Amino acid sequence: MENNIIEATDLSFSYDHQKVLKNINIQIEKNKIFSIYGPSGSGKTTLLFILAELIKNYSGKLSINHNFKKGFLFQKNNLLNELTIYDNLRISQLIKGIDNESEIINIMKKLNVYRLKDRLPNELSTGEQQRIAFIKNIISNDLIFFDEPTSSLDSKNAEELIDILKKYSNNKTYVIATHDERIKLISDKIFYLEDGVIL
Ligand SMILES: Nc1ncnc2c1ncn2[C@@H]1O[C@H](COP(=O)(O)OP(=O)(O)OP(=O)(O)O)[C@@H](O)[C@H]1O
Repeated sequence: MENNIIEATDLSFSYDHQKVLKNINIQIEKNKIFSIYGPSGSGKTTLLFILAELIKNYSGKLSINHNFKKGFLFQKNNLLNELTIYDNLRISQLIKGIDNESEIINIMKKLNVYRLKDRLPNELSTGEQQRIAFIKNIISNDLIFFDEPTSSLDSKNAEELIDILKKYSNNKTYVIATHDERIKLISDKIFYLEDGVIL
């Protein structure tokens, strides 16, 4: 494994009788940005979920280095609605055994969301929620899976989020399922998926 966090060998997956991933062979190396790119229905989300170990009944081999703290940024933002923004961020660190309040405050200030710290998640715009969900991930993980992170954002918010992803990518590994052309530009490696096959 050495530099690889994830190695998929001959990975296939079917929903009922429909084969949606066909003999996938890929490696995810540490500290790089990977995107899984392809048209709607090509299997991007399914592959992402398998790599993230959220779907288990695949065939083939998946080797994973479990020394990395992993997080997920999905279209639904996973913030706890009963807690303030600040407490959401704080709890995500504490759950992972990290105690670094100044990091939370610094990154919130840098991303211009510190003023939102005492609000509840549903009092934020979609773009603001996405930024907070990103902060939540980046402060507590080193391997992060993203499912279409820009798809519910307008162009300005999407570009802002992509800038932020890039800016905070040092010492992080991202795996991003997307059909957003702009994410290709910040990726170190792009897996093109078409009809369940890596091209
Ligand atoms: N839970 C499910 N049960 C049955 N079939 C499914 C299920 N989820 C997805 N599929 C089918 O598997 C194929 C791949 O879906 P997947 O969501 O992985 O594609 P995608 O590339 O992420 O698409 P999109 O860009 O539209 O999100 C599609 O044909 C889809 O209809």
